[in-house]
Amino acid sequence: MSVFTTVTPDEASTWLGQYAIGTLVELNGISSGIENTNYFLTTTHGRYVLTLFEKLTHDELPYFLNLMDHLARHGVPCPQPVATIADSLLTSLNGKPASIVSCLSGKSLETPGIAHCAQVGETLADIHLAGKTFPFQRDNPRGAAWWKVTAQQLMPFLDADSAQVLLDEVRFQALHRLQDLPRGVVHADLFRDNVLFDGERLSGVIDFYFSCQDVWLYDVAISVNDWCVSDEGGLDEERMLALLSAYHAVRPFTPIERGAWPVMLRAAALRFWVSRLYDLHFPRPGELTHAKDPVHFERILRQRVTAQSQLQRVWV
Ligand SMILES: Nc1ncnc2c1ncn2[C@@H]1O[C@H](COP(=O)(O)OP(=O)(O)OP(=O)(O)O)[C@@H](O)[C@H]1O
Ligand SMILES: N[C@@H](CCO)C(=O)O
Repeated sequence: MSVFTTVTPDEASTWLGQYAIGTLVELNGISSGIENTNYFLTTTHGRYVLTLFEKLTHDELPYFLNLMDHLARHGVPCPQPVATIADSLLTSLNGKPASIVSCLSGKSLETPGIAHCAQVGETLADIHLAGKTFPFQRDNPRGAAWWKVTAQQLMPFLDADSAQVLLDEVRFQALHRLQDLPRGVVHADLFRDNVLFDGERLSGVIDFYFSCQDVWLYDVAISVNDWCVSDEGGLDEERMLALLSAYHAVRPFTPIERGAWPVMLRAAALRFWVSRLYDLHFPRPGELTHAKDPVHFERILRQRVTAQSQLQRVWV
């Protein structure tokens, strides 16, 4: 269960005094999620989500909370942070930075269909466009510099073949960073578990805590690698076309983005292979969590590398 920091009903009741959202009715730990402690918080005014941030600091958090506030104001279905009476989106609880956001309806899907993928593509493009007027900046902490350093730390844990694939990909990406691709705010973790559906309708995007400024196409590739993956790590063409077409209808891809697509799919696979390996081999002390399988993304990366070299053989 992913409650790293326990909050008792008494502690929550006292803490709630700084908000104007009524008094505590119920507090329930949320078992999914691997980064933060989350509780469903019901008060006399309604239902909310209380998050205690386990790694992110008071200095880092205003970016994410302000971003959710900005996107929600622009009509993106995402949690709306709740301000305290003193007008702060961020407080502290049991020694951790903490926030309250609105609770969205719906639940995440494990096996999305074409119509779900289309809504994800459309919403991702909406996030990118609405993010254009977001005034704050944050570099990607899990970008090229991070995966280069982390790959070295992981070497002792990998067999020779996987180690070679990892080093080759880090090198490949260093040679192919396409700096002139359109960029702006990205979600950077728009996986199936971070999108809620109420019936067939996309009801919310959650977990903006990897958001930053990066290449928009990279964000699309992160989503496609999860939403459109087939059992063997390949891509389901129908779901991918649905996601890409719906995105393109809102924010048309540029010619340079079309050329960069295979490289971005590889970059997106590399990023999550490395983070899953890191979380597996360097767990936080006392962590009791759902470790995610790194091999899944190793398989995806190998598949994307092969697919790109097959494409190149067709083109030459
Ligand atoms: N605003 C919200 N409305 C409804 N449910 C939410 C909301 N925020 C979080 N949840 C629920 O809590 C679960 C865990 O949240 P989240 O994915 O943000 O966890 P995390 O540990 O912060 O992130 P990660 O996905 O990186 O593990 C979600 O799967 C969802 O069920
Ligand atoms: N979405 C990530 C975990 C949280 O960032 C993964 O599946 O590895």
